[in-house]
Amino acid sequence: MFSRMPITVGLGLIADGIAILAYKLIKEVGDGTFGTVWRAINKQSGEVVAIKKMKRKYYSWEECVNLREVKSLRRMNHPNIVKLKEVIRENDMLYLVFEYMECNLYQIMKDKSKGFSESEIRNWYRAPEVLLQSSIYDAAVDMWAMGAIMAELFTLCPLFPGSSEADEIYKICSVIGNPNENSWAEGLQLADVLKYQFPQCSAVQLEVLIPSASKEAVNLIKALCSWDPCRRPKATEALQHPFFQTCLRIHPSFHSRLAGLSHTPPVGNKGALAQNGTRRYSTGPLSVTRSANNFISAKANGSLRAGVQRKLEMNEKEVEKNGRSLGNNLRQSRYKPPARNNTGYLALKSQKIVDVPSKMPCTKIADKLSHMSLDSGIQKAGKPPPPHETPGRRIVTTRVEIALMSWMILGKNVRVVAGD
Ligand SMILES: Nc1ncnc2c1ncn2[C@@H]1O[C@H](COP(=O)(O)OP(=O)(O)OP(=O)(O)O)[C@@H](O)[C@H]1O
Repeated sequence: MFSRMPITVGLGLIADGIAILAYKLIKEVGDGTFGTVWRAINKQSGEVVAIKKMKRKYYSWEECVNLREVKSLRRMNHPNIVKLKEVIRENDMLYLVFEYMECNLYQIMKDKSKGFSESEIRNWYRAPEVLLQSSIYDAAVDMWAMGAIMAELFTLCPLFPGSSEADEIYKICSVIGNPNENSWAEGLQLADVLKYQFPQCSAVQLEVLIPSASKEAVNLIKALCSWDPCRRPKATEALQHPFFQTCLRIHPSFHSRLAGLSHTPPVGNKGALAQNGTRRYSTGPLSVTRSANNFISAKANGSLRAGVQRKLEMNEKEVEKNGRSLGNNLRQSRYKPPARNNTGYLALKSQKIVDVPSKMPCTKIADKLSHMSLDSGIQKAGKPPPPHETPGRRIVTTRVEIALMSWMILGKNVRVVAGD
């Protein structure tokens, strides 16, 4: 009736017994697509944990251990990735016991009255939404997201605050200009297939949109938010950007990992995927300093474009699930508020669009943007037609990869959240 699964990383616990009763549930702290999360206390040790009670029933252990969340987290053993401490199945209900994370980035942002400083931005980071309509994509989608998040951390306002998929593309075009043969030929082909027409917009000056950002920061955001995924820097390349050359603190062990990245994945199979399936070229030592402009032109160079994109295939269930969550998401705008305080917790989710906190001073940017957009000649004939809706295909790289990437970049706590 009760059983516990051995967690090879972390606690090696196998036991049958009244496992869940070993915990006292204190309070519900969150609700996800697949489970409800409770703050709980281990009655024996007094340790505070987070228990995720899965919403559906699990009739066998096999089902439980095959969950991607469980499989991935069992392999993870890193101080910056939340630990799955225990898995308990009781009366066909599944409970995942995690270390408890006190804080999330949303709360921190909400509590701040002005943007983060650059040094803070170098260190803090929230999982993004990436709205790409391609069936083949890779970790570059996360780099796009990183650019958007960077901008948002400066302004406390989404860079591309789309209220729907079509609106999102419209907003992107409004900021970085519509793509053309030169900037993203594949994108045009893709749009063609979808019978979608990009709105015709000129790029606005990011320096004006994000006045508090340094030249280097703006340059990096531009590079990250390139239409063409091949032109976006990879995580390791981003680390070489001048923006990160100031007060970049990297653990010595990370240097050696980084040096060996072209041969050795950061950790686990997913890490290998993230590195292998994508455009790969060797990363120099972190001390390499380039000018911000050289950085962008280097990425634009054709020699960096070689590579294959990994097709992330999703099974029917995933498509259905993601479609459902996307449907819900599209009814919202941005920022979903999970609420906790303190530092050190980072919920990285690639599939979530969340609500705009009303407190955020977005009007300024919106104003600027609307003026600039008008001057830049955005077509005013209403919203562009929505691109073909294939939500299941839009889900970006796996959360494990995101966590790995974030770990590489930030060395900060990352919660890997994988619902199925
Ligand atoms: N280890 C944890 N410590 C503290 N709070 C947590 C922890 N894990 C999850 N939570 C809280 O519970 C919420 C729900 O988490 P859960 O993993 O079930 O779903 P999610 O990943 O946020 O959403 P979805 O599954 O829909 O993508 C989180 O947003 C967070 O607020």
